[in-house]
Amino acid sequence: MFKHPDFRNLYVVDHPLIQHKLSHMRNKETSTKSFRALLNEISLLMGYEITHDLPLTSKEIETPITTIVDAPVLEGRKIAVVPILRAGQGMSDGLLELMPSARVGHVGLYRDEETKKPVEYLVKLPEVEGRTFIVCDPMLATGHSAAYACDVLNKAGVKDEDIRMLVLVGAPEGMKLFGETHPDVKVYVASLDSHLNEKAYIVPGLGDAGDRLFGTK
Ligand SMILES: O=P(O)(O)OC[C@H]1O[C@H](OP(=O)(O)OP(=O)(O)O)[C@H](O)[C@@H]1O
Ligand SMILES: O=c1cc[nH]c(=O)[nH]1
Ligand SMILES: [Mg+2]
Repeated sequence: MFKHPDFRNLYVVDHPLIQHKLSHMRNKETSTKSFRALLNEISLLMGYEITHDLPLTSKEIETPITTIVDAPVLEGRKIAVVPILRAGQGMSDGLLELMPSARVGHVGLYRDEETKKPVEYLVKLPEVEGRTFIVCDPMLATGHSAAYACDVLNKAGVKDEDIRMLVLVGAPEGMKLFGETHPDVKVYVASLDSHLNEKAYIVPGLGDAGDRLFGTK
């Protein structure tokens, strides 16, 4: 993983396994079944990387041999995973395999085809006090959906410092906007792609992540 030189708080998770799987996801011949499995696998791998600095607490445990008074454990209840529906759910499943005790919030948004702005249809969050929030969405294109989801968390009382954004493919245009609106949210991407096309799709990208994940087009 490396810090991107052009954007404050952008990290590129460039592990070869992730890059290999992402290339398969980009391929338009990849089936819905494989696309879903690959997104799940990448989310596990990225999840491992982006949680490297989560705080540990300790508890006493008995091994078959002796007692460890301060065995390190994660406070799973202190973590909330928040998929931006629909496509974000393809990433949250993998994250929850890693952190089964994490709480789950949902932010449902779709991008209006004309305005390219997100339209909200669902917000349901766990108690925010003392939690680290991992917001996930495979695509950060114009950045409006990611920024909107973080606005929702801010309004619920979550500070930007307590949010991290897990993204598969980002665009520079969206990263610029997101960095201006939520400069203290760390964003982790598998790839920062070239640019947006006239329909605000990421180039080269992988198409519509939600449709490819759920087989809706
Ligand atoms: O950065 P932006 O320009 O806001 O675009 C990115 C958003 O668009 C896609 O969702 P979409 O609106 O297609 O909804 P879906 O997940 O239901 O397919 C994607 O999953 C992001 O949420
Ligand atoms: O390239 C893009 C842009 C927005 N949403 C997607 O699913 N893909
Ligand atoms: Mg979509």
